[in-house]
Amino acid sequence: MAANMVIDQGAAPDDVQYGDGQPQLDKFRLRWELARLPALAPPAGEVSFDDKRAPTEQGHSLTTGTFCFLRGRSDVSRLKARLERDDDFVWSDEYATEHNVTLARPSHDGWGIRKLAFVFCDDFLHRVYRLPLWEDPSWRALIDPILESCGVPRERIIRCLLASMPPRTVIPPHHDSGYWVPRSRRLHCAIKTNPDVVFLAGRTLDEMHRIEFKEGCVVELNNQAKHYVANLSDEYRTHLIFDYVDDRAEPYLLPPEMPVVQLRTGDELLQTRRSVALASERGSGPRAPHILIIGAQKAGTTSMFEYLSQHPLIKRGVRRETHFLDWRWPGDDDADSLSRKWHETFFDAEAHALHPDLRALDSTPSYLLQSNLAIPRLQRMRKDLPLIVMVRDPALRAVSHHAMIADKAATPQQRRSRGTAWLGKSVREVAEAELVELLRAGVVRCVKGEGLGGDYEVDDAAFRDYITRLPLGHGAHSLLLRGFYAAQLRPWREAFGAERILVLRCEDMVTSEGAAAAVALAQRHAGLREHPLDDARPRNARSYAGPPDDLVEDLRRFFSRANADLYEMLGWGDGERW
Ligand SMILES: Nc1ncnc2c1ncn2[C@@H]1O[C@H](COP(=O)(O)OS(=O)(=O)O)[C@@H](OP(=O)(O)O)[C@H]1O
Repeated sequence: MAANMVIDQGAAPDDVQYGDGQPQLDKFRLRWELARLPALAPPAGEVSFDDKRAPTEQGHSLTTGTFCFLRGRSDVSRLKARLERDDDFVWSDEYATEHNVTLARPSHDGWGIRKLAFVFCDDFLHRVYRLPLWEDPSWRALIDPILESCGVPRERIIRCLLASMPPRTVIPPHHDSGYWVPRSRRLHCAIKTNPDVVFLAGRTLDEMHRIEFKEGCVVELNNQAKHYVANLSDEYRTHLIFDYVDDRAEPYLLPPEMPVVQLRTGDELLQTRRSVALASERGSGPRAPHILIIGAQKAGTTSMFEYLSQHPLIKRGVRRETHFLDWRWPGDDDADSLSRKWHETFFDAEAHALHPDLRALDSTPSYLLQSNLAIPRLQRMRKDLPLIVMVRDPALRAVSHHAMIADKAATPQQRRSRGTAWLGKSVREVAEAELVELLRAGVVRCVKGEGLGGDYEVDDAAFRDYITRLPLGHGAHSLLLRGFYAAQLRPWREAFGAERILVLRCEDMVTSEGAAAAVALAQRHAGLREHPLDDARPRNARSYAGPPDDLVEDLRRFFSRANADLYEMLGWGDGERW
């Protein structure tokens, strides 16, 4: 029988007394009638990993409509007796402080759930924390038989805790989420329960069924399925809940490579939606930013910034473009003070101190071009930042650049930072005037033809000299120059190494699959574990009249040698060329 009535969001009746910490759950009414639902005994077997690749509610095909399987049986009477001794002392903060590690889990703690933790990990499996009680012989004697009954090796465990749910409380319907979920298996063993505990699981909220959990039975739950628990009784309900990595997890997550951290008594762990932080490591993380998008202007940098920001470990700063390395450079100071200023002025220094796993992004597209300023300044502070460069057909980049500067809807502040030099001038007029200047400065040399449609090559030394004379503080310059990607990339590759710079094409992000693939590459480059892209809408897109065909053709001819230089530099094949 489906049990969708638990999702009734009516107001809580006055006469129901909720357990401690439950007022925020008023909308999930305790439904006493649920205790009369028949409970299905889980069949023997195990969850198919294919059924765990995404939340089941997303409607991917499933091998089975069963979400819980019996994996083993164990005599838990001694563990149950141990938990009932000592007048609940094992659940107290004092016990955790004296014998173990305190673990703060704001949402679970808010629901009043008591816990005794043995192993814990962050959602991205950066670290598996083994707590002191995990090796404690008296606890091992009680826990190990449960693990053995279902054949789960201790060294594969990534989370293991006893969780005790107060009388008359509800864990609202949810599915687990995060990098760890499709890579691990979730098992429950009821240690102390009673017929008035209701556990529901199903593909969607409307299709949940009641599952039987008998004391001592080890049940695997597909935690990508919706599940819900209500303890309608007057007693605590206690389960041993553990997760372990399946064979199919990446090798770096499996023993012997599994990133295990052995904790000592007195340590403190704090879980957030994003990460698990160790109190003793507060303030130990590298300063922000941790990832730098350096250009090119009008090549999808805003989208890449927004896409990357959807990763749970990315913490937004005060602004997307800090311009710290050019417009806002605070002047000569020692490297440590400079990097502290960047970190403290533009990023959430408090959050980074508390959670060293968090990462921050700076996306300032002017850096790629004005490398004469940005490179030496960055080198003084940080040599290890992952750099991301977006590129786009330079002919269309130029048109987009012009459309932004000419945009009549700009605010006065935008007008100031964009510059006004091109107002009233067409793309061709601006480009032709710049071409004259580039020829005069020797930055380009005409090989054949004339005007924009001619054949030109870029002189690297003249380019490096020319950029030192560019205006600072606004973007209404270098319509053509910003399309010489190889010349711009060369100094960055020399300064930081080619492997530190990821170059991605804006055109590849037109489809949501393409955007997801580009973001996965960027996440990996930035040292982040992959996280799916939820919202792939293009950002910072502008509608403007399409450029005349002959202009685009001329610009494409103008850029053809500069582009060939880029293809050779990056080893790009036919599919990647403009
Ligand atoms: N996903 C995706 N696919 C294809 N094109 C995309 C995508 N995201 C952004 N864009 C286009 O990139 C242009 C904006 O680039 P930037 O955000 O780098 O501009 S800025 O320098 O920060 O002003 C802007 O180009 P124009 O619309 O031609 O101006 C965006 O439309």
